[in-house]
Amino acid sequence: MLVTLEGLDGSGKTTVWEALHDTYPDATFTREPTESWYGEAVDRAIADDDADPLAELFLFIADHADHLSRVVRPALADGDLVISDRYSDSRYAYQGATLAGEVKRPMEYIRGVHQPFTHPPDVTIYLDVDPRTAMQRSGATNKFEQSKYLTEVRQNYEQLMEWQPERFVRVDATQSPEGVLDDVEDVLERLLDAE
Ligand SMILES: Nc1ncnc2c1ncn2[C@@H]1O[C@H](COP(=O)(O)OP(=O)(O)O)[C@@H](O)[C@H]1O
Ligand SMILES: Cc1cn([C@H]2C[C@H](O)[C@@H](COP(=O)(O)OP(=O)(O)O)O2)c(=O)[nH]c1=O
Repeated sequence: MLVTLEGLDGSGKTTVWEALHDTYPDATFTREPTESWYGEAVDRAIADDDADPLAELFLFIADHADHLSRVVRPALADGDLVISDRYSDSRYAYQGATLAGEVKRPMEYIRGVHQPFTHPPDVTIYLDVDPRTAMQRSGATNKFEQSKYLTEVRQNYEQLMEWQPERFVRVDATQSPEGVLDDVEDVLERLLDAE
């Protein structure tokens, strides 16, 4: 089963993802951007305020393609529980915002590029936090962590949840870290029991 964690920068994804290592020691833990050379190229784009948004999208997608073939598909083929800190929805929400005005219907466009080759998550846990809190927590260290931009990203996540309500579980990420982790663990326990 493929479970992804999504949300704004500072929503607490990495904190939860790290804590889940203890709960599910046999799971495959992974993340996007990855640590491959494709991921390093992505990191360069993130650090470049003048990166072309379309070129940046395709770097993220290249990293995703490599991630799928090298990590996600083999782990799923072995029957593993795979838990990814960010995945394709980050592209739909974030690049959906950077490409507004560059291409028509950017979220539909980006989903269309993924559709022929991606492996969609079975469940996506959305850590819901307002952009202000997200920015306070993340320290607004990169170009994506700006209030107006994160507001658009959040709207895009809301749109994705409207399109596919069955895939998403929303968790209130303004709670304490312990409260957030309890909710996420409850979700995972129910899912794995139902398998
Ligand atoms: N529920 C929470 N309440 C308050 N602070 C949190 C919470 N979860 C995480 N943090 C803190 O916020 C910062 C960003 O958390 P992190 O897990 O890295 O978020 P993300 O991976 O979503 O960017 C870290 O300093 C972390 O300790
Ligand atoms: C995976 C991914 C990340 N991003 C952005 C979100 C983050 O601002 C940045 C780096 O991701 P990440 O390292 O997960 O940041 P954080 O832990 O702060 O959430 O890249 C995209 O814009 N598109 C994507 O597809």
